[in-house]
Amino acid sequence: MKLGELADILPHDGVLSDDMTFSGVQSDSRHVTTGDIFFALPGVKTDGARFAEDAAARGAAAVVAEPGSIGGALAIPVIESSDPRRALALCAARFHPGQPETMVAVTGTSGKTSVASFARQIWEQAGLSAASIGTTGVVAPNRDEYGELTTPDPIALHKLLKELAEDGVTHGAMEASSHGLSQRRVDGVRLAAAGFTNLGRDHMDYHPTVEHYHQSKMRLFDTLLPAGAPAVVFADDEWSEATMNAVKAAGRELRTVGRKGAFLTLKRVEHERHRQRAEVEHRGRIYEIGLPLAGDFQIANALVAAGLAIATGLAADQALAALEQLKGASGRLELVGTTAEGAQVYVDYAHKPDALKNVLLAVRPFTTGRVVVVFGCGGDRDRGKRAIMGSIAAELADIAIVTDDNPRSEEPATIRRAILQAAPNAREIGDRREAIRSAISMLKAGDTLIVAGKGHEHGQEIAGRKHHFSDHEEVRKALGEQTA
Ligand SMILES: CC(=O)N[C@H]1[C@@H](OP(=O)(O)OP(=O)(O)OC[C@H]2O[C@@H](n3ccc(=O)[nH]c3=O)[C@H](O)[C@@H]2O)O[C@H](CO)[C@@H](O)[C@@H]1O[C@H](C)C(=O)N[C@@H](C)C(=O)N[C@H](CCC(=O)O)C(=O)O
Ligand SMILES: Nc1ncnc2c1ncn2[C@@H]1O[C@H](COP(=O)(O)OP(=O)(O)OP(=O)(O)O)[C@@H](O)[C@H]1O
Ligand SMILES: N[C@H](CCC[C@H](N)C(=O)O)C(=O)O
Ligand SMILES: [Mg+2]
Repeated sequence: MKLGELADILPHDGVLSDDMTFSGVQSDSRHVTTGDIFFALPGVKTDGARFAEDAAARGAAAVVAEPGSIGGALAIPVIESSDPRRALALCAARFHPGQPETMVAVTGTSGKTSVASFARQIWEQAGLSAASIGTTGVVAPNRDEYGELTTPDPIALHKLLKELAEDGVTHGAMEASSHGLSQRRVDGVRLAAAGFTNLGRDHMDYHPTVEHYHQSKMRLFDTLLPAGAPAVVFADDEWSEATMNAVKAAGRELRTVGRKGAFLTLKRVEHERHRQRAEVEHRGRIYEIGLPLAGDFQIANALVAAGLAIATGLAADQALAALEQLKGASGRLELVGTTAEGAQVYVDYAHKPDALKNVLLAVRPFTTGRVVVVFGCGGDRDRGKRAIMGSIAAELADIAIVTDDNPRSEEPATIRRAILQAAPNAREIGDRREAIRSAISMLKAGDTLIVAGKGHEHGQEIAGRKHHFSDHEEVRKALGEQTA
C-alpha cells in the first residue's frame, strides 16, 4: 500500500513521497518485517519509541510516532501523529480491508460477553451468518477460538474481521472493553450500532476515577459510532442517565431498554428455577418471553442484545422469539451440576464487586436453603476491590469461602487477607480445588453454591506460571466423588 492511500490518516505535508510503499503495519518491533510501517506506541510498561531503531534494523520502511518522541537520528523517516494508536487502528483496517456488513459493539462493566454471545445467537436463529468476539474468544460458523484479550489489538482484529467477511459472515457483535476503547483498538471498526449495559467499579488500577472510566467507555458512542447510528442503552443502571446524555449530546439515535426503557420496555418478570418469564413491550405490542436462563441480569443482557439486533434491522418478532432459545455464555451463572440432595452448583465469572453482588442476589429468590460462595480476587489487578468483594460476600452469602483466583505475581495469602478483613466470618481455603470440594461437601437440599471469579477460564496463574485449572471440571469431580 502506498503512503498516498493513507494520507488522510498519516498527513505528511508532502515531505515524503506519496509513492512510498509499505508491506504491512506493526506495533511490536520484534514482529517487524521488511517494508512495514512501525507504530511507536507509548505503553503502560514501556514506550514503543524506544524500539524505533530496532524496527528500522529489522527493515521497517517508516515509523509513526508522537511528535518529539524519537530522540536522535533514525535511518528511516518518522511520520508524526498526535494519536499513533488511532492511526494504527485506521491503517490496520485499510491494510486488512473487509468487515462483516453489520458490526455492533457493546460496552459496560458487566454483561458484554453475554450480550455479544446473545446477539450472535439471535442473528443465527434468524438464519444469518453471525460471529461474536470477546473474552471467551471468537465464535462464528465453523469457528470457536479462544483469544487472550477481550478486545483484540487492532492488527489482530482487522485480520480477523477480514477473514470473517471472506467466510460470508454478515453480522458481528464484539465486546469493547474500556482498555480496548481507550487504547483505540476499535477505532477502525465500521459500526452499525453500539450498546451499553452498566457501569460499576472496575479497573481502578487503570483509570484514575470512575468518571474517567465512564468517559473512556463513552468514546464508543461519541467518537466511534457514526452520527445518526443507534445506541442501545440499558436504562435501569445508576450510570444509564449519564450515558443517555452522552449519546444525545453526540447526536446518536438513543434506544433505551429495560424497565425504564422506551424501545424495549420490561413490564413484568417472573422467576422460575432455571428460567424466567418476561413481558416486554415494543412499539405498542406486548411480547411474552420465556428466557431459559437464571438471573435478573440476564434479562438486561437479553434486552440489550435484542435491542441491537432490532436497531440494525431484524424484525422485532424474530429477535424476541429468539430469546426463548438463548444459551448462556460459558461460565456466566452456568448450572454445572446438582448434588444428590438437590443443591445446585453454578460457575460464574463474577470477579468484580457489582457482578458478585448481582449474582448472589440473583440466586436468592430460588434458594430455599443457604447461598454458599467460593471466590477470591486476581493478583496484579485493582487491590481496592478486594475488601469491597469481601463485604458483599459477608452480607449476601450465608457461607463464604475465600480462596485463590489468579494470584499472578502476588503472594496469594496477602490477597486473601485483604478480602477476609472485610469478611471476618468467612472461611479461608487457599487451594481452589480444596475450597470447591469442601463447599460441595457441606451442601444440603435447597442450598445454592456459586463458584465465582473464573467462569470459562482454563488456567490458574500462580507465581507467574499458568497451570491447567477449570472450575467446571473441579465441580464435576467433587460432585462425582460425593455420589461415588
Ligand atoms: C495494560 C494493557 O492494556 N496493555 C496492552 C497494551 O500494551 P502496551 O502498549 O501498554 O505495551 P507495553 O508493553 O507498554 O509496550 C509499549 C509498546 O512497545 C512495543 N514494544 C515493546 C517491546 C519491544 O521489544 N518492542 C516493542 O515494539 C509494544 O509492542 C507496545 O506497542 O497494548 C497491547 C497491544 O494492543 C496489549 O496486548 C496489552 O494488553 C496486555 C497484554 C493486557 O493484559 N491487557 C489487559 C489488561 C486488557 O487489555 N484487558 C481488557 C479487558 C479487561 C476487562 O474488561 O476485564 C481486554 O480488552 O482484554
Ligand atoms: N447485566 C449485568 N449486570 C450485572 N452483572 C452482570 C451482568 N451480566 C453479567 N453479570 C455478571 O458479570 C459476570 C461476567 O459477565 P459477562 O462475562 O457477560 O460480562 P463482561 O462485561 O464481558 O465481563 P468481563 O469484562 O470480565 O469480560 C457474570 O458472570 C455475572 O456474574
Ligand atoms: N480480563 C480480566 C479477567 C479477570 C479474571 C479473574 N479471574 C482474575 O484473574 O482477576 C482481567 O484480566 O483483569
Ligand atoms: Mg467479557
